[in-house]
Amino acid sequence: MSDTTEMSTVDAVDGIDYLDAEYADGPAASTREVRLIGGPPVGAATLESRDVGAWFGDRLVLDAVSLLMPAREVTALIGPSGCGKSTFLRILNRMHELVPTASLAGEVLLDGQDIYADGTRAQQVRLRVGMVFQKPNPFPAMSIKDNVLAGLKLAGLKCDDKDALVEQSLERAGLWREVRDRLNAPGGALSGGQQQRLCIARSLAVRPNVLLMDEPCSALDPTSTRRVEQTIAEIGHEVTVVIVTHNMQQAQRVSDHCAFFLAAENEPGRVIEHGPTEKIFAEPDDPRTYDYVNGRFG
Ligand SMILES: Nc1ncnc2c1ncn2[C@@H]1O[C@H](COP(=O)(O)OP(=O)(O)OP(=O)(O)O)[C@@H](O)[C@H]1O
Repeated sequence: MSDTTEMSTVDAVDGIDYLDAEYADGPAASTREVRLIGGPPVGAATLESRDVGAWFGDRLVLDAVSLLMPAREVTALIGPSGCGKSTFLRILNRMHELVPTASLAGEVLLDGQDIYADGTRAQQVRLRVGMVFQKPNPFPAMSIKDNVLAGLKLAGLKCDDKDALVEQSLERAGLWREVRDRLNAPGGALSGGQQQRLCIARSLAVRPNVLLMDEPCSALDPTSTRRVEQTIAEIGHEVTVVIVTHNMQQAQRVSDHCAFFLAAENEPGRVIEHGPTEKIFAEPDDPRTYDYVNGRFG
């Protein structure tokens, strides 16, 4: 998509195009490989934005964002409040279009294919590009096991061994050992940090290629934060992760690459600089990046 495009509110769950296909390619995530029937392709994918602009109504909030988010690596989006990080993240899995006044320009390529191409359904994209939110949002009355399987059910995917998928997803999210004896307990009975890892397990259960995380630790205590960061480091080798964080230490701990967003007064947000995390923090090219990562503003 190269021109500004008005977007309609997204359709409800609109089924799966590839219900009859079977995908068993890609690396095994653990010793017990589980085959999803009708699932999206397994394995990480490269995500790339080209010249992305975003509007709410006639207000341009993001301008010309071109960013490569490499497969099997963690990219952190950093920058002061209001510079468009969450908007950009939501563009990456077509959630931006859930806002009726929203529009955008540019392209978002998932392994080279434009996720906004004609005929590509938002639901299909969101299966491949999952999202974990700021506040853990498990279904509180639903069992831990059913929470993990919830995304699968919603998407109409089938799995030939649900117990194995639950174990594998919880294992990948770093929660299995803590909950394996109480899989039928309600998700709402877990601590905040455990709930967030349950949400990560739920996202991983549909085998996304990319996992987007919007300040996933901001509602958590320091211990839970470190545990979720450990989980991010572990899954970062299997899926592509893009994380929005205000916590500079966290960005340094979890990410391989960083993109610094900034919006000057009455201007849209732009990427000022991006590159390897080490460089962004140790010797950035732009003085504004230096000032931001050293806490001088924002
Ligand atoms: N639904 C919306 N309707 C209108 N304007 C919006 C909407 N969502 C965000 N905006 C505006 O878009 C701009 C970018 O917001 P966004 O939430 O993407 O920034 P951010 O960098 O993620 O901020 P924060 O770090 O505070 O979460 C802001 O000026 C915000 O007010």
